[in-house]
Amino acid sequence: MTKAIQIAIDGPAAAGKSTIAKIVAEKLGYIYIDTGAMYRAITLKALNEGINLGSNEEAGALLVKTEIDLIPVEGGQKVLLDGKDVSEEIRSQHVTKAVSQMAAHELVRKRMVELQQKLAEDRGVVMDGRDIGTHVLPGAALKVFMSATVEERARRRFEENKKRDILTPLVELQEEIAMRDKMDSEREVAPLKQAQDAVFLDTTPLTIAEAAEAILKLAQERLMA
Ligand SMILES: Nc1ncnc2c1ncn2[C@@H]1O[C@H](COP(=O)(O)OP(=O)(O)O)[C@@H](O)[C@H]1O
Ligand SMILES: Nc1ccn([C@@H]2O[C@H](COP(=O)(O)OP(=O)(O)O)[C@@H](O)[C@H]2O)c(=O)n1
Repeated sequence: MTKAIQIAIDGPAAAGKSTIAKIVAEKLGYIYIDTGAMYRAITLKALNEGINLGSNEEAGALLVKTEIDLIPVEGGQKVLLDGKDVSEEIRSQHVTKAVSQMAAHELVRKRMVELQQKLAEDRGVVMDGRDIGTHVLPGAALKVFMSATVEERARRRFEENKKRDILTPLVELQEEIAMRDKMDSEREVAPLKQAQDAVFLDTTPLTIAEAAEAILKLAQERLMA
């Protein structure tokens, strides 16, 4: 395979985007970029510094003095915030509950999109998020909008949390996921929505292997085109 393409995977919380994106990137020898991790990292810093999460200006000013790096490692990526590994910390409920408010700011999104586009320049890439097909990589050769029922997504996140000793009740997780989807879909700047030319994939009845296979098949078709 000589040609390399850009693959954009968007969808609501806990649909399986990052799990599948990692597998697809590994199979194709592409880099994987988890854009949600970048929004989580700046949210962690905002919480630590006590800035007003509702202020676009304060959020923008914070970003200017912040360095976020995504380092590819085996099986995924490491997230560095001002040089410190925060890969685990950014998954806490504390950050999860605040991230959609921070990600709604125009100044935050502008800077993140610039960084993401730079990371994807001239290479085979699988990038997952909420606005990748619509704003970050509008020319991506393959766009997938991945979803699953909110019940199934909450169940999956519950199982994942258990392995990390996070014991948030299922019903609370489902509420948090539904609230975040609503905020992400209703914000003014680059809301979560399916790009016109994206393929819709409902992963509710699929295993991880089946969902990855479906996307790899679409990628092969684009690579042959
Ligand atoms: N098709 C699937 N079937 C079962 N579990 C899945 C499937 N896809 C993902 N998962 C699990 O669901 C959880 C959430 O997936 P994740 O990739 O983090 O979602 P997202 O990146 O969309 O938030 C993970 O624990 C993952 O292993
Ligand atoms: N491209 C992106 C990626 C994430 N985000 C924001 O970041 C949050 C966390 O994204 P994530 O992908 O880590 O979330 P999970 O689906 O893994 O829970 C989302 O709920 C959005 O508010 C965004 O606005 N745009």
